[in-house]
Amino acid sequence: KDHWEVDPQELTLGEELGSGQFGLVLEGMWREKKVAVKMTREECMSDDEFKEEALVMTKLSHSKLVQLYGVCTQHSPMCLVFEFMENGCLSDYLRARKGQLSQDVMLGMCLDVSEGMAYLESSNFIHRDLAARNCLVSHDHEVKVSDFGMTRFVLDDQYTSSQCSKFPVKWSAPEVIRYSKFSSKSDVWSFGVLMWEVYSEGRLPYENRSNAEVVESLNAGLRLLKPRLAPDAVHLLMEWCWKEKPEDRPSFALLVHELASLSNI
Ligand SMILES: Cn1cc(-c2ccnc(-n3ncc4cc(C(C)(C)C)cc(F)c4c3=O)c2CO)cc(Nc2ccncn2)c1=O
Repeated sequence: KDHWEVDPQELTLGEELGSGQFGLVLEGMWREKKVAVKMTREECMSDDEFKEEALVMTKLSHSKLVQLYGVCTQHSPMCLVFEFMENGCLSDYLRARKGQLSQDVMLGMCLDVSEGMAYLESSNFIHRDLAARNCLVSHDHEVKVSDFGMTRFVLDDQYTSSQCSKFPVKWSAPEVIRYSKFSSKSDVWSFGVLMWEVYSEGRLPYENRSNAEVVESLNAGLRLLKPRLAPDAVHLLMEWCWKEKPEDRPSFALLVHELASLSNI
């Protein structure tokens, strides 16, 4: 048996944490650790390719990535056993704490995500859907990146093609919208929007504008405005992430350096 295989007998399942993109996510216990267990629904995810991909994901390990502990693939529905992040997704966390987050905490959240993303960048692993909703918060404001690379297993093409309603246009780089050209530099664009979300306390980017209107304004060179709480130096980093040409954007390694130097001021 592969050592990433979790024995279902060792799993205790509890309350529902939410019905994720692929199916049910339950709280649970595994080897005295609190875990989040994702039961994959057959019709939402292609099984086979997912198995070896899940094994790739078990090899990605970093303190700022939500850790996959193991998989149960010997029966259906397959389940993925993750480290448990008790404060749920970052977007809900920001909205619930409007007006209560200090400058240090907001900067620390951006730094946490940039560190996790710099690790994925160094592993040549593209997230494809980086946003505050796909980051999770553990105890005391620690933020980790979640569900990296999982978009490739979504069978719902409403989600995967940029012309459709569920595609995350507001977080997508121009080359992704136009040509589905994903790269770590398109993840950097999304990271710029995530920084905007953090300093906007979880507000929706381009609030009441449609995806089509957002595409038009981006093509006209318009960008999200500086959130009231964002220092100029952080807004400059956001705008750097939103350069039209991918090669003009910073790497995550450089963003970590810039954000770390801001947090030491
Ligand atoms: C690990 N983990 C996962 C979740 C959790 C629960 C429900 N749906 C999800 N989500 N959320 C988003 C999501 C997104 C995708 C894309 C392919 C990128 C679109 C693919 C997914 F598979 C998920 C998923 O499963 C998660 C995120 O994977 C919640 C936790 N914790 C808490 C704690 C308190 N309240 C709520 N959740 C937790 O610790």
